[in-house]
Amino acid sequence: MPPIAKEICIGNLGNLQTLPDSFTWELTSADSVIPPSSAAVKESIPVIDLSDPDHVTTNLIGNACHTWGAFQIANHGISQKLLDEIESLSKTLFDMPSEKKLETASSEKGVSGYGEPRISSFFEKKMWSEGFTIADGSYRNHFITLWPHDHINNCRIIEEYKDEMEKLANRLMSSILGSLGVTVDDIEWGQKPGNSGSKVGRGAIRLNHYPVCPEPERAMGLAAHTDTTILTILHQSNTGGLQVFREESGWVNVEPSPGILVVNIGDLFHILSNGKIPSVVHRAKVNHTRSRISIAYLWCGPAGDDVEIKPIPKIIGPVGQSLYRSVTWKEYLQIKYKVFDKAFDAIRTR
Ligand SMILES: O=C(O)CCC(=O)C(=O)O
Ligand SMILES: [Fe+2]
Repeated sequence: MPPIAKEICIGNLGNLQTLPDSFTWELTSADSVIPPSSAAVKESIPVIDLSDPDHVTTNLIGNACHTWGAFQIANHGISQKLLDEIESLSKTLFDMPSEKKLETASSEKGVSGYGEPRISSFFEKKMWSEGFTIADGSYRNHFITLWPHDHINNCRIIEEYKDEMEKLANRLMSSILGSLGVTVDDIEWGQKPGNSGSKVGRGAIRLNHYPVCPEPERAMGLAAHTDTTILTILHQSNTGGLQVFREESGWVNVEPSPGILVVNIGDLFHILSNGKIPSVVHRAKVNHTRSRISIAYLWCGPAGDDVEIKPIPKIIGPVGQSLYRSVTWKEYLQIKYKVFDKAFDAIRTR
């Protein structure tokens, strides 16, 4: 493979005046967001106020999950201070010179560190974004490299963010399960015999940066995908770019709003629900004048490498059929990174 010319290396994207061919996507009309004149454009994923009574939010969350596989939340208990802190940390990181960022590049095997979107290998064209993944404790060494004098405070922000997000993810999962008529206790988190169930860390954080782009309509920040999670909680800076896909509506913008978080159903929840709720297909577009930051908390529940995930028996019902076979998280991840958007077909039982 020819080496990537330095000027089109991730991290230098914001300095480019024209869109290099390797970043130019052939987008069709089906890829566009519905024009503003269309009635459907008014709809987007609902905002649900988590301070409402439980039975109300459970109902609304259930509807949103069935319809969209996604929803937004207000009054979720994550302080604005913490959201501002992690956003500002991300900005400082991505503002650093490319050489510095590349010192923290994810190694071939490790998942923590700086780099292109993981899904890049499935697409011919390059995406207009860079990211930093925090999946295990090795991010701390990267932070020492990036911030020799301020890594302690920045690690504190990450740990606090992970703790708060994990609590919120558990709460959301209970509500979503509630809307399906089951509880967390109905999930059989099986374990492959003989395995210790090593924990890979329940939640990862992905900091995403989408630099200003000379030709945003022909570029792609992050291509269409579903998340390989139970659910993902996303904080977006005040520049739009996130779009979700629904068969009936096409691509729909999810405009940012201060303090509002986006929740995406991931593939693992789709499996747990026996296909009752979809994992949402989403992507990120880029902007001509403004750069954008998003912070994704990718939550896999108690999914250590060897924990088995399968449709919840109570959801299947006594006469129903399981749509998917049981898979461990590790196995599903391998399937996903081999066949990408055909992963459900690979584990389907009928
Ligand atoms: O930047 C966004 O809005 C989407 C990010 C995303 O989908 C991801 O990190 O998986
Ligand atoms: Fe995503």
